[in-house]
Amino acid sequence: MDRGAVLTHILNSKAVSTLLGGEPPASVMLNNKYISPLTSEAQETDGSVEDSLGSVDCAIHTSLAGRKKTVVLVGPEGSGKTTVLEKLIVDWAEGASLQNFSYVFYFCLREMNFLGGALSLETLLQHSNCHIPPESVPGVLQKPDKVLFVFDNLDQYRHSRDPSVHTLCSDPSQAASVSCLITSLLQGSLLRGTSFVVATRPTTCLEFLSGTRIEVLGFLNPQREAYFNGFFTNPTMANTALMHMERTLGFYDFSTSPRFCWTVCSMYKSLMDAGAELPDTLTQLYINILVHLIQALSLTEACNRELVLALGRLASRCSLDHHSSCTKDEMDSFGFQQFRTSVGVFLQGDGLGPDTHFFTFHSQLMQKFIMAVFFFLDKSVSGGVEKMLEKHKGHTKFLDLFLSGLSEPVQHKPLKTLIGELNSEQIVDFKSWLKSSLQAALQGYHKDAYRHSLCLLHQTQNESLVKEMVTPSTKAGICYDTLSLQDCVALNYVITCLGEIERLCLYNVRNLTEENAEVLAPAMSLSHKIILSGSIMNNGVVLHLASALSKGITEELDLNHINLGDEKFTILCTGLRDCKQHTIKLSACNLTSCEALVPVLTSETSQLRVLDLRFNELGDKGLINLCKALWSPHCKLEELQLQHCQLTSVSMEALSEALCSGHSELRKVNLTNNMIGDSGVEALCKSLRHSLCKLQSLIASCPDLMEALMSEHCSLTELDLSLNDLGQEGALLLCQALSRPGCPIEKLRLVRCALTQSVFRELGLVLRSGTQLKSLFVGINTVGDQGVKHLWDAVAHPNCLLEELDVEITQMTDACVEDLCAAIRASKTLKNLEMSNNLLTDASVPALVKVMQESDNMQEMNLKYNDFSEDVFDMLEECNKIRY
Ligand SMILES: Nc1ncnc2c1ncn2[C@@H]1O[C@H](COP(=O)(O)OP(=O)(O)OP(=O)(O)O)[C@@H](O)[C@H]1O
Repeated sequence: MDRGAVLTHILNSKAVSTLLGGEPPASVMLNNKYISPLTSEAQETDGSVEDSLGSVDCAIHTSLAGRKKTVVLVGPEGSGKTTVLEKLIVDWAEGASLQNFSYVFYFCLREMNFLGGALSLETLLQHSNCHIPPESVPGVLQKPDKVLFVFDNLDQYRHSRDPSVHTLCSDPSQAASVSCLITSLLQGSLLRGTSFVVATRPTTCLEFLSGTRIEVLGFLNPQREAYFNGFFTNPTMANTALMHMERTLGFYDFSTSPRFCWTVCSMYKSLMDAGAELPDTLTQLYINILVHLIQALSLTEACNRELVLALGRLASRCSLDHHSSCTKDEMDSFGFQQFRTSVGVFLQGDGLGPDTHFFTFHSQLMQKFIMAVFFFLDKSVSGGVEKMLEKHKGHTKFLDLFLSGLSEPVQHKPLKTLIGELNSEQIVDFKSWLKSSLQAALQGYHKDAYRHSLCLLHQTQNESLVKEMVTPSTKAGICYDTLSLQDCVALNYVITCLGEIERLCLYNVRNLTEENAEVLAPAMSLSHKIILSGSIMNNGVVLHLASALSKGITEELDLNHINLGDEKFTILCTGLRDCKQHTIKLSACNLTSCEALVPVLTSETSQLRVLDLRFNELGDKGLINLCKALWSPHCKLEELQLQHCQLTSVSMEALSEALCSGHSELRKVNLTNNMIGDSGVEALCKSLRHSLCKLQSLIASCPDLMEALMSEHCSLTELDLSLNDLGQEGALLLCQALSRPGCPIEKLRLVRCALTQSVFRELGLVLRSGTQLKSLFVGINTVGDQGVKHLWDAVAHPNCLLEELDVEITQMTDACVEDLCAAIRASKTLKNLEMSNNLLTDASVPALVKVMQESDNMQEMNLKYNDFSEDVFDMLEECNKIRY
């Protein structure tokens, strides 16, 4: 076996580079441009899975050294399969690897489609691998374990490999069809013990092939960087090109394809050499490519147009019949006769030279792009864009993106000068379709449609269209649970066009990468409110967020339920100084220290007014730190949510002192579910009595607070003591405090406080006494009609200012309805009554409907979950102020 002959055969290949087809593997290797593509995992097809991230080359070597004799390389078009295979053979021939094999045979199965008749394996080997001397073939075949067969392009092999349709052969000298020989080899009946490497696109069914499966991922960012550095001799150019590609195209899946990288590098180089602008979108890239290819053919404008039309017919046919190729006869019918010598730049042939039988596009993307151009070019296309997209359903990925880009005159201008005017009617038709589908998607709730519409807008690069379509009524901040880089680019583009946005909703994003955050940073800066709750963030993401916040207009930031921890929180705080946030929600963020917040709150320009720190294990140390900020004249904090923060009386002392310092602007503090105990309460009560304390709303589960209400300095307007067993004594004490002349409480919640009828009687007296109470919530206290009657009587009293009353689940029956109606009629202030979950029946309905209809004040009465039958639904329906 002559390894030298193999080397010469491969490395002296006459194949030439084309912009869309790529650089022949031999040239890649000879020019030292080979970079091993990546594989994400190696999987055993028999079910057991083995993870491995690394180079495809290593994965093949490892597999061939192991037990399995067959390796199946699966990767999309242009992912580098052929190049890997040829490199493998060259390395073997040079003695660098796979030395356990004495013979390696390469077959391009696409080229074997038309190898007709019957022939033996021996003849096949001589026919296809002419570097083997005929006399050595029998010797080769006697040592199957020393032989490696390399089968490329399995997806393009048109004959059956189903063992049941062939009579498998076992004798290398026996003549059979080529498909039978290939099947017999792969099935192990012929040359048992031989090894195989088979390459295919994922489109092929691998049913009859077992072995180690290696997914070819292609190039990720580091390989792309290496590739660009190898392609451009000038490092500055390489860097410019790479950065540009990563920002404008690197977010598409197909950017991992080495062939795509080759096309981009070649195109970019040509544009850079000519001093031209690099493309901003995928559509612009393909316009550049098409212009470049057509210009190189030097045809007339009419011929250019005819060629594109012929390509368009071919592209449509390939897409419609779910084939990627067309026969020579079909090609003629599409109008390719005069372009036989020119089509090579767009198409690849199945077979060689004049024997070519099938043609297929080098690149699926180019096929889609040509279809889009064809739509705007061909006057015979009828039925409009909707019909066309419907016709190609399932194969339209990227088609509408290209159509969007091409529909813009600024973008299609370079093409127009080469192939003539596009069909203006089709453009108008497309634009109207685009607007209506954008409108539907942007106002709808379908996340994928929403995202796609942003991508369509991105392709148009039309700022005024963005402003027209994305209005405040469209949900410009629709939520994302997963976020591709492509989504980020489109979203950022749209928000940048808008100049600013009310809400950017990014909650529960599981894959918020540093790269995504970097792309989205400008959009974040332009958002008044950013919701990131529940998303997963690493330090890098937080850094970009902090930087965006420090430069931007964000006033409200929702980071609830993000596992920030103190480290990331410290990074975030660097961006919060001197910025405009007035509300920051940090509930359940795994924070234990508030140290980093102090400089934020005390910064001269701090605007922070509302801080939600619920469900963080701050402990006393955390709150004591925070209290330091409250002493600062710059701290503008007005509301502090501190539920479930593991606070004890120790920090209450500090809080109380800060509240009385005269500097604190705090108006509202929620301390429920802490362990502040009696001494903590005492400390707080002290501050409530203090004349410098500005607190208006204190929510805590501590009945003793009522004592503080007796102080003439107390300025609390809101009090929530729900879910506390106040006891008769506590509740009566409270009523006493409420009746104090000048008591400022306007809103009182005593839901589920085990209140008794006597407490209701006292509350009735309080309401009649001329108190400020406007809202009273006393639901879930089972006092029955007799208890609630005290409230109805009070509501009817002219001193009572109550506007809102909640008596849900108090066991009211029909017996109370007369008093209730009288109260509504007499009250000049009552607007809302919450009476759900009581025992009212149909008998009460006529009176309730009547009183609600007649009342000018009443806005809503909730009667849900009472004992009504369907018979009264019509009657209830008559009054739209009643909910039932
Ligand atoms: N490892 C590599 N290093 C550098 N360039 C590569 C590499 N692999 C592929 N390329 C470039 O990408 C082009 C396409 O690669 P190749 O033909 O190997 O892909 P493929 O997966 O076999 O494609 P298809 O599925 O269309 O047959 C090559 O012509 C070359 O320009």
